[in-house]
Amino acid sequence: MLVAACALVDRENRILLAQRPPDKAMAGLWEFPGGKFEPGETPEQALIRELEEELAVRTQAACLAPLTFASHAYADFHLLMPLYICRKFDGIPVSREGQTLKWVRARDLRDYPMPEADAPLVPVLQDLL
Ligand SMILES: Nc1nc2c([nH]c(=O)n2[C@H]2C[C@H](O)[C@@H](COP(=O)(O)OP(=O)(O)OP(=O)(O)O)O2)c(=O)[nH]1
Repeated sequence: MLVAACALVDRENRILLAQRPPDKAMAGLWEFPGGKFEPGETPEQALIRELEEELAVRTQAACLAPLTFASHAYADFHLLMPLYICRKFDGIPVSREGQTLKWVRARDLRDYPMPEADAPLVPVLQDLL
């Protein structure tokens, strides 16, 4: 499974996390906004679409910098997930799909349980921010 994800970073260097809703797999865990690619989409196009759909945030490919990626074998699928970082975006993120949103400091990321695949991403963000 290919998923594009994004660390949206605000002016205070906080990262936006979204809590997965109760009706989905990995319910209650905190994730980076993003989602699966649709056929024919580039990762950047998928992310720009997902940020608009999920958060009403608008950005562009030039504002999405590749940061790192996750490669993780879940019991029923393998996840390959590029993680971008984005500091330049329009709009204040709002929850359009019922997810709880939270701006979190890099040093506090460990307080928010995340999907297993995300564990190696946390130190990368902590080193950067
Ligand atoms: N967006 C996002 N997905 C993640 C992260 N970590 C992680 O393991 N995932 C997994 C959870 C899902 O299996 C998949 C993301 O798929 P998705 O958001 O498009 O779809 P979903 O499972 O929420 O459900 P659906 O839209 O297909 O109904 O990637 C993360 O940090 N951000």
